[in-house]
Amino acid sequence: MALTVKICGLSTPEALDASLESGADMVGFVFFPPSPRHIGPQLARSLAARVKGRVAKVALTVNATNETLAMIVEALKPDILQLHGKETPERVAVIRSRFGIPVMKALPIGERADLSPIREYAAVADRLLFDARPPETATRPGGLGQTFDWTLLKGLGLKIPYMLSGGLDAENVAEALRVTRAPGVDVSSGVERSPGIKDVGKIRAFIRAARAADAALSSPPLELGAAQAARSPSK
Ligand SMILES: O=C(O)c1ccccc1N[C@@H]1O[C@H](COP(=O)(O)O)[C@@H](O)[C@H]1O
Repeated sequence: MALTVKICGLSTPEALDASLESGADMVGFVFFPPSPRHIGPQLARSLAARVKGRVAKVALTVNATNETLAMIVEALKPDILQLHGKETPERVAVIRSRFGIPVMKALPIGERADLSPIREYAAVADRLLFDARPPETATRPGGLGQTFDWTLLKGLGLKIPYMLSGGLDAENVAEALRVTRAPGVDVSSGVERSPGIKDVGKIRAFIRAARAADAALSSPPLELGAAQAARSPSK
């Protein structure tokens, strides 16, 4: 399966177009007023119109009420709802059934104990997203450009798709994929000049680096190719 690449926190036509042209699979929009990437319904509508169904639109929310979610769904018409707050498994199930839209639940990871809720959430969400656990003092639960110990995700054996996020950029995404073998990656801060200001060059470089790393990990090692050639020499 090809790697799923998501560019999150988009708020301008330029950054959105660069993500689409460079081959992102998902584009994310933040609906959380304390975030420097927050967008309102009017901007959401105009950005959504540019996507034209080419890739999946993801609406990122944090502990949103049904009323707020309804407003976002009406404006963005998202393909996926990313729940990045403290939504319980019960709340995830309610949102999924009420809005009829696939749900991606973000889980904060800082230590091995943080893996224990995975089972419960995997039973109610369509996809999981692992992000760095934010510090107690943080003003938002994500989008902080912080990495975590990727080795914690080794051998997860999850039955639903998941994404790795938290402090990824064009320089570290290959190593993150080598360690975790995650089927998807998500980035926000790592493709920005400053918080909330996307850099189209960094967006392109991130997608290029993620695709190259995925291709390298998916291709058979050179020795195997040589051994196969020796077993069946061309006539
Ligand atoms: O981007 C935000 O401002 C944000 C706010 C609230 C919750 C999550 C947020 N972003 C998501 O956090 C992860 C990691 O982002 P980063 O690459 O470390 O900046 C990612 O899923 C963002 O979409």
